[in-house]
Amino acid sequence: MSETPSDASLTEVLPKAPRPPKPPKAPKPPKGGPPAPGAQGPGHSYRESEPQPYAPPAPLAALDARNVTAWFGDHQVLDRVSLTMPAGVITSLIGPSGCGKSTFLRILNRMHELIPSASLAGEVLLDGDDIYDASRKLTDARKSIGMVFQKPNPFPAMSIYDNVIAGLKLTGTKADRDRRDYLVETSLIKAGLWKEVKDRLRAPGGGLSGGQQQRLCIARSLAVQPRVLLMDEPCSALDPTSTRVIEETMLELVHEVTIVIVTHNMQQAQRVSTQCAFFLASQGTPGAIVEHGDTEAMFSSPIDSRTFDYVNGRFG
Ligand SMILES: Nc1ncnc2c1ncn2[C@@H]1O[C@H](COP(=O)(O)OP(=O)(O)OP(=O)(O)O)[C@@H](O)[C@H]1O
Repeated sequence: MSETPSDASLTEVLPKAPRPPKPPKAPKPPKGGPPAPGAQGPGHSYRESEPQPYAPPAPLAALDARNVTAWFGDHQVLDRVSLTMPAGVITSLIGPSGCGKSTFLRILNRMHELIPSASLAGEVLLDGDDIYDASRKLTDARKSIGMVFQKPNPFPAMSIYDNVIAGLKLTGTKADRDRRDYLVETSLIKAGLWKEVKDRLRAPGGGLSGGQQQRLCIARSLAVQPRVLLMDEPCSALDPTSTRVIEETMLELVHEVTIVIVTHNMQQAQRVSTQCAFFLASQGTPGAIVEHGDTEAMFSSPIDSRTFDYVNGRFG
C-alpha cells in the first residue's frame, strides 16, 4: 500500500525545526589599530544584499539498511531486511503488492514512525551515521532524505515559486531572497521543469499537468538539497510521455543525489536502475528480500527461481 500525504500531513512530515542560532557578529576593529580577526578589511566591498557564495552540494551518500524489521501493531510486515543502496546510483525496489516496499521506503527517512501503531527495529545508516540515533534530529533525516509520492501532491493554490521553496520553511531552513531565487531556478532546472514554467512562476501549482506537478514535487524535494531521494511509484499516475520525462530527470539527478525507487513497472526498473532488490512476503510471512544486486543480472539471470518468476510476470 502506498500513501500520499495530504498538504496537512506534509507539514507533519517536515516538522518545523528550531531556529538556528544567529552567527556571531564580526568584532569592530579598534580605532586606529589593525582590523580585529573576522572584521572586514577597509578595501572590502561587502554589501548586505550581495549574493553570498553558496555552499557546494553535499557529497553523494550511500544508504545502508541493516536488519530492518517493522510492525504495525503486532502485525510484522518486514523481517530483517538488509540492503545497501550505493551512492550516486538508482536502486529499484520491486515485488508484489503488500510485501512491504513502501513501508521499507518510509523507514528510510523516518516517516514510518508517524503512523501511531508502527514500530521498527534495526538501523538505517546515511553515510555511516544511524538516522535513528537518539542524538540525531528527525528534521535532519527528513532534510537529507527527501521523498516523492505516487500521486503528485503540490500545494494547489500556492504559486509554483512558493511550492518549490515550501520545504525550506517546513525544515526551518533560512534563505534570503537571492538564495530563494537561486534555489527555485536550479531546482526547477534539475527537475526538468524550468523551461515550461519560468514565465509563470507566480501561477498556482495546481494549474500544471499531472506530469508537471510531479516534477514540481521533485523540485520541492531538491530545494532542501537532499542527499538521497526516495520515490514511491512516482510515475504510476502519469501517462507514458510524462513517465519518460520523469525517468530522464532521474537519470540526470542521480549524478548528485542517490535515488531509491519503488516501482511495479519492470521495464522502468530496467530502464532507470543499476541496482535492484526483490521483496517478497510469501503466504502471510513478513516481507523480506529474496535477491538483490545488479539490475541487469537480476532480470537476465536471477539466482532465485522466485525472482525469475516475478520478473517474467508469472506472479504478482
Ligand atoms: N498504515 C498501516 N497500518 C497498518 N498496516 C499497514 C499500514 N500500511 C501498510 N500496512 C500493511 O503492511 C504491509 C506492507 O504494506 P506496504 O504498503 O509496505 O507494501 P507494498 O509492497 O508497498 O505494497 P504496494 O506495492 O501495494 O504499494 C501490508 O500488509 C499492509 O497491509
